Amino acid sequence: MTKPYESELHIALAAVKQASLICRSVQSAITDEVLEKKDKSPVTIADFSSQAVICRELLQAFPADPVIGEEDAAELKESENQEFLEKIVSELSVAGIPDTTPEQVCSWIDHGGAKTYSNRFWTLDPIDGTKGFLRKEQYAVSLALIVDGKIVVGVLGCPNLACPEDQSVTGTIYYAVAGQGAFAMPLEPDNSQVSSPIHSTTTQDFSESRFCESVESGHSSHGHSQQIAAQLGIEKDPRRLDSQAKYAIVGQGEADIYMRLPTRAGYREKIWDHAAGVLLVEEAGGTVTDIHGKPLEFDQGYELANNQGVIVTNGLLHPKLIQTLKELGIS
Ligand SMILES: Nc1ncnc2c1ncn2[C@@H]1O[C@H](COP(=O)(O)OS(=O)(=O)O)[C@@H](OP(=O)(O)O)[C@H]1O
Ligand SMILES: [Mg+2]
Ligand SMILES: [Mg+2]
Ligand SMILES: [Mg+2]
Repeated sequence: MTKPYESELHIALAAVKQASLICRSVQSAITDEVLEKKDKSPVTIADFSSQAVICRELLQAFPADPVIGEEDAAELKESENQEFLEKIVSELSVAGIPDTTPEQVCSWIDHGGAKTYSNRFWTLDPIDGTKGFLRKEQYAVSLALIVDGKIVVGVLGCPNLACPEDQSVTGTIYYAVAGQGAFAMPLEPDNSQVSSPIHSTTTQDFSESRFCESVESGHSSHGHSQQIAAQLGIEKDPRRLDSQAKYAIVGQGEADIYMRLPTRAGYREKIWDHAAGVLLVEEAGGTVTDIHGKPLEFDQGYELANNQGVIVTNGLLHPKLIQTLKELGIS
């Protein structure tokens, strides 16, 4: 008997793996190939290549499923970016997808351009933590399937994160299916037999806990997290790392808490920045809410329109942390 979402998981793992390997090869050779988006954030040939290969796989396997992805090909179609687009075509060719045209690549990328909610869709962040990617630090390829507003499959490729079972191996793929647990396996070699379950910690005492947060203080208020840490008696230094790798770190018990505290009231988190990570932590035994303690609502379109910030813990530390945010006037 097949397990629920077995074929979706299989395709998602293959797609995220292929994209992660492309990102890894681009990162090792990276020069100055960066475009600036309208919101001034960076995007690289690796972001676009990753979105193209994952959408290509999803289109082949599940043609009826919309994909709400971060990127679109609008800027790539501008004549001044023709050379940039050619580089994406040649990355795909190196990765074993030869004889594609620039038009074909743009149409794969734009397959990830859905922005509205439907009862079954994928959400994709082809590189989460692009700034970390450019610093040659942590980043993640993130893909999740959402059905009736619930995250049912989550896959996170973390090419620069050590494997929990064997720290000498760099590059890990994490995955979770609702109700089936959370797992980690080496990005290479290709062998899902070697996957092992991951679990969040059982820490109950804040003085023994460690939290992680964004590197960029523009994405999460470091001032507020310091204030909370002081109030709760958290003594260990925070671990700062980019991307949803933070969810992986909590899921595998290397940190007890991940705080993402709004830097401005109006910002709404994007679903692709969280979906895969949320399922991973929940299936590893942890808890995820917004700063008010409300569950994240993945049925509101491409943003978490009804939520502010994100709080991730091993579960045991959650109620006190939410209460402290309120007492300090942060939530
Ligand atoms: N103001 C604000 N608040 C919260 N989040 C924001 C904000 N601006 C951008 N973003 C999103 O942050 C994503 C990267 O988050 P990280 O936690 O990886 O940040 S950091 O790089 O570690 O500092 C980043 O994802 P990528 O663009 O995929 O890298 C953005 O979607
Ligand atoms: Mg992101
Ligand atoms: Mg991104
Ligand atoms: Mg981005």
